[in-house]
Amino acid sequence: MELAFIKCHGSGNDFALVDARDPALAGQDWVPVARRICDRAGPVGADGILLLVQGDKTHAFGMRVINADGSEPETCLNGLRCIGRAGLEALGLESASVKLKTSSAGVERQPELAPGVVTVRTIAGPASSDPGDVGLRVPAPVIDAAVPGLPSSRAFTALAMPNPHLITFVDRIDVDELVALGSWCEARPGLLADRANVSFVEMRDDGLFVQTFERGVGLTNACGTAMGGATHAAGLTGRVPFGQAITVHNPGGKVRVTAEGPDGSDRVIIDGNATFIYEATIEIGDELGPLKITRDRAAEEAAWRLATR
Ligand SMILES: N[C@@H](CCC[C@H](N)C(=O)O)C(=O)O
Repeated sequence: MELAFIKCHGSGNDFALVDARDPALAGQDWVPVARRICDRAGPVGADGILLLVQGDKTHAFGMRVINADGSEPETCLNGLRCIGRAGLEALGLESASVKLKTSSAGVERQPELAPGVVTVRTIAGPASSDPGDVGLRVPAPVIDAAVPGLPSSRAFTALAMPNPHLITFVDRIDVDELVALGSWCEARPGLLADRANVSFVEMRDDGLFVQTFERGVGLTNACGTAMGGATHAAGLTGRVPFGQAITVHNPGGKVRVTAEGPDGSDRVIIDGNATFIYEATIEIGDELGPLKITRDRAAEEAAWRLATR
């Protein structure tokens, strides 16, 4: 079968986006496709695949995301900017409510953050510290505290966005330490009902710098739910006031984030790029066929690179 897709990214968190409103494949049949497409040794390579799917009475469209390892998370906020752009463009809308696996989110077109950088706002949440929501088997919410049973003495904040996150503020990010802890979570320890995304966060003069080891993916350029979660955690711990828009840097670029806090139903609002790199088709059988680029969007990628220099 020939699959048409858009290679895209939000802050360097990259995806193959498929318009699956008229599904070519049934639900779980996407899993092996995602694994093959995401394989960095293959012709595409990505952190995940994004499926633009039909909405319902209250949602203009929906999003499914499948991680590189074939697991299907609750959401993906960098991916939602890309799906938001694709869905809004397809339907000729400026804003929409989007159906996610277990929740809803809003998407809105925004003025370009920099020349040529297509920009989308996502409005998502609520962020929850309830251990049951996070899938953390501890008796009480963990906010800036050590997690009993975790092989780290650092103080974490555990949040559901609604996907599970462990977030710690550090003086300086040690990538090896992040990878070791993220890998420990990937091994499905009893402490975690469904693994977790792990983020190390540095406070910066103009906001935060967040680096994430993603569940089902590994070390990423950026993770939108982690950047939203880190800003919410900064609010919960008094590091940044709730309701204030801040810049959140990541290895792949930056976004603007507002964690609304309890007065705004614990929503997080993120403005960032939704960059289309190219459009292509590929034959998907047991092996992937050659990649055929049908539309090059190099100018968008160049605009993004210029904006993040
Ligand atoms: N990159 C994402 C999160 C994708 C899902 C994550 N790997 C998980 O399994 O929870 C984002 O931008 O939020």
